Amino acid sequence: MQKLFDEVNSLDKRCYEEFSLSEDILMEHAANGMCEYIQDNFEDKKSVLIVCGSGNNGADGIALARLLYSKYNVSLYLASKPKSDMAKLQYKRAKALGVKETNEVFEADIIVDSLFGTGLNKELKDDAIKLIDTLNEFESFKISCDIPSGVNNTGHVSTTAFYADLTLTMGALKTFLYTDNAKDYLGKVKVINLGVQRDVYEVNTTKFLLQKKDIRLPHRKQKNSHKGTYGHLNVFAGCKKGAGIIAAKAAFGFGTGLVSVVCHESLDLPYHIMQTHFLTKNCTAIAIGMGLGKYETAEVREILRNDIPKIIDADLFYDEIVIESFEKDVVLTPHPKEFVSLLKICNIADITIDELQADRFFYVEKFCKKYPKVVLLLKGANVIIAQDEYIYVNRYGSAVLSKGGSGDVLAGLVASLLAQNYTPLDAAISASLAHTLAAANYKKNNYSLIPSDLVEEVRKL
Ligand SMILES: NC(=O)C1=CN([C@@H]2O[C@H](COP(=O)(O)OP(=O)(O)OC[C@H]3O[C@@H](n4cnc5c(N)ncnc54)[C@H](O)[C@@H]3O)[C@@H](O)[C@H]2O)[C@@H](O)CC1
Ligand SMILES: Nc1ncnc2c1ncn2[C@@H]1O[C@H](COP(=O)(O)OP(=O)(O)O)[C@@H](O)[C@H]1O
Ligand SMILES: [K+]
Repeated sequence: MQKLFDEVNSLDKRCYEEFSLSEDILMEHAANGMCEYIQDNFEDKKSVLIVCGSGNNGADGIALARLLYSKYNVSLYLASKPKSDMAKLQYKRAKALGVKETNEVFEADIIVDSLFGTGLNKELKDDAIKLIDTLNEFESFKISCDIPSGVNNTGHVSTTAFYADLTLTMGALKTFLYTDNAKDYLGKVKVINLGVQRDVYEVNTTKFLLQKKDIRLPHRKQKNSHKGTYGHLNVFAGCKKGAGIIAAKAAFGFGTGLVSVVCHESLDLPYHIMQTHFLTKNCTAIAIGMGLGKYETAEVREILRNDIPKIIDADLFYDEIVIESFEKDVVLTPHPKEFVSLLKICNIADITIDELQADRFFYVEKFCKKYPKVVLLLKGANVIIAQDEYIYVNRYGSAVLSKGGSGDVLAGLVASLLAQNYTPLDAAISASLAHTLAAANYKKNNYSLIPSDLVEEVRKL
């Protein structure tokens, strides 16, 4: 996993105070990192348009213009006059060299967006919106310096933002780069070291970006085993039975030894999935909520109160009975609409889905502060998995998953690992990675995936 930081100003400050580095040295490394990327990936003499704002993000861009000068065909576009001390200094240096300035933006081979970085502190004005929209129309290779201009330090996107092919971010990864709203603008992300190696620049954190290698698949080490060794999952099926059946199939394909669907009506199940009317005696995990609809309250209450590890999904997020499970081993997997309902039920916030999406990390933290034992998996374009003060982000999902049934597969995967004795946090992390990496392995196209394809891909991981 890679570390995430809500802000990096304090990390810059630590470089000045503890390592006696200066702002100038840090900025030189920022610009040099961008210069190296361009030199490694683009031939000499390519045209580079660097679009700069008045602060230190702009200063990074002006320093880059100096470093690229003579090897590349560099043009500097100053959207506003250099205002910060560093921007003025970098401008003086670039001018002394004779770096070319342009009054109009154009479709260069490469465009570098150095308009706004972490200092964006209000909504964009019309001229900035017009400029960013114009740049977005160009077919150039687009690089954002630090963060795409228009994305602010909570990950909120202003009226518009720069669509980068690549974001070269300074020093360390920022949490807010991984909100759902910022996802379309980032492109690839690379970190540029600022005068010290990244692990020196970074300090301790409780927030992490998951990597592919963080997945722990349920490989079987024990030779002397039987089906009971790998758990018995009970999936509750309610009025929309399909949801439970999809989850059951996903769980079986992900290694659970025995899977039963609990339903009072008779079901048409594949032969390897069993049906039961009540919780089985040897049950090692429960999945409940998906397609549950109206269910006997007393029965649900009894299930939520038992000590068997559980994954809770969907319909139960609209019923305050769900709170009964919060002191137990439990994974909650709401999508944004369900999480908004959960926040209301729990008296944490009464907000709209848009308000949640504009500040996903904030509300996840609020929830986990109140219920530190719960593992929360908030679905979305970037999935947030959290417990207590720890936060893990899975960025591997894509629009291929925007389909009914995708969440039921995820619930089945989490349940499968819970049944196989993973801790709730480990189950949520590995199941979420399996879900998104399997989706990424589906190569036909990005629209035709159905739940059984996803389960098939999970089985091939
Ligand atoms: N030690 C440092 O301070 C370092 C800073 N670095 C760069 O500095 C950036 C931060 O620089 P700053 O704090 O100067 O901030 P920015 O350059 O990101 O933006 C601040 C400037 O934009 C203006 N502004 C903010 N919101 C606006 C809006 N909506 N419309 C119009 N103007 C607006 C402000 O008045 C200010 O002039 C980082 O993102 C990074 O690129 C890097 O060079 C690394 C080292
Ligand atoms: N654009 C996207 N990018 C990444 N993941 C996505 C995207 N759209 C949907 N997903 C994922 O697909 C799943 C959808 O779950 P959900 O909405 O509960 O579906 P259902 O209840 O129909 O099964 C979640 O895991 C979500 O994170
Ligand atoms: K920028």
